[in-house]
Amino acid sequence: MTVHRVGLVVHQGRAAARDAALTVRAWCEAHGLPCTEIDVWSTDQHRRSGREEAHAAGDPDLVVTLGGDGTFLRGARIAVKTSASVLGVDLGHVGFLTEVPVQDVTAALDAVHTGHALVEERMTLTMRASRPPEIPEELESFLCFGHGPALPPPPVRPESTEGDGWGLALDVNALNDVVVEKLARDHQVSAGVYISGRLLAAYSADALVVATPTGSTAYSFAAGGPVLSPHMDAVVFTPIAPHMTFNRTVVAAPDEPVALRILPHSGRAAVTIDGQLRGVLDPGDWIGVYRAPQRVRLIRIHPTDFYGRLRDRFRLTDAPATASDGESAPFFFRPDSPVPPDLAGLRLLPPTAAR
Ligand SMILES: NC(=O)c1ccc[n+]([C@@H]2O[C@H](COP(=O)([O-])OP(=O)(O)OC[C@H]3O[C@@H](n4cnc5c(N)ncnc54)[C@H](O)[C@@H]3O)[C@@H](O)[C@H]2O)c1
Ligand SMILES: Nc1ncnc2c1ncn2[C@@H]1O[C@H](COP(=O)(O)OP(=O)(O)OP(=O)(O)O)[C@@H](O)[C@H]1O
Repeated sequence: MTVHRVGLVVHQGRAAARDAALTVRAWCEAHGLPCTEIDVWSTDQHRRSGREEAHAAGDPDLVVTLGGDGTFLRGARIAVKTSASVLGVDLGHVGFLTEVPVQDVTAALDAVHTGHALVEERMTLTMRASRPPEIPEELESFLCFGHGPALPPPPVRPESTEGDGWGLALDVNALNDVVVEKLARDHQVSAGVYISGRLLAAYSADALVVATPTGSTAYSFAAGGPVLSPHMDAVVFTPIAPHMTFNRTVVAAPDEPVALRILPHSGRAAVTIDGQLRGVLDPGDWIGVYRAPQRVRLIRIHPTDFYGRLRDRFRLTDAPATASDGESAPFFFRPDSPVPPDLAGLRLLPPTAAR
């Protein structure tokens, strides 16, 4: 890919991220590329939607994030609006989404610039809602815990028409998940959950998560949901602490939408998108969550070793019995010799792929 303008999203609370920003700026200067820092927390005006943020930064075609997964999600929210690619530099605690170690940042930028980087596309979710989402003013004060004011509710897409019963199409993309969670401590969310327009069940729960395969390792995973390969498309529905016997995840096909309709006796519910509060639902309101046409383009300098990363970042441990049986399982299980024709279409990592 050719880069014309770089956007920088920096975790300003972290010295190593601020230092890495100087490195990226110096690299851009050396290559004659404009580099705009995107202050996603800017409070001198209202916080901007992803599209506004991208335009204000001159529509960069590469967004570099310097921080953890939260910083990466903030960069992805902006990049997806203009089909820019995202290079996530790992300066966080878990760093599941950020694959480039900080010492490789210049090499990664070189790889992008010379067309040697790989671009991996990840599925995102978008939404429709029964009414334009709003965040009541009184909720703002709870959100200002160092981060600054909340993002605005997702705007309604201009082409969306009201009154046909299908709700309003929102201009929003979730890389991880759309979560409907209880707002009042003492009142669960009660919602009818519909997949492809059919009632799966009415749930009473702390929260209901609709996740992408990328998001399957985030909140959905913490609630016992399965790990999905980020290379696939699917819509993952996981309830959090449902007060009922059926508490399993349902993995729907990518063209099967999941709708959540808040029932009359439910408590109010917050809608969070990739961890950010973006609206509040009252009884009678509904949202539909479905695969978006837009994808997040992730820059990779090596083919993603998702399962190696899962083992590494989640500190997966081997069964104790296998450890006492002598030789432990090798990290790689593939021969060095050429791939036979019948295996040629399979995703097989090089023998010593980086994590
Ligand atoms: N109980 C939970 O685990 C829980 C609760 C609320 C939100 N979340 C997740 O947090 C996400 C927002 O992340 P954040 O960093 O802004 O908030 P955060 O700082 O609260 O992060 C939650 C944790 O999830 C990790 N994470 C984020 N996306 C991930 C992914 N795709 N795969 C694996 N781990 C991931 C982060 O590194 C962090 O350790 C939301 O999309 C939601 O999925 C998790
Ligand atoms: N730009 C910023 N300036 C100052 N503080 C920030 C900034 N971004 C995040 N923080 C603070 O850093 C803490 C962690 O934020 P966040 O979870 O978003 O980071 P992250 O990028 O996900 O990294 P980590 O993986 O370490 O959590 C929060 O307390 C947040 O208020």
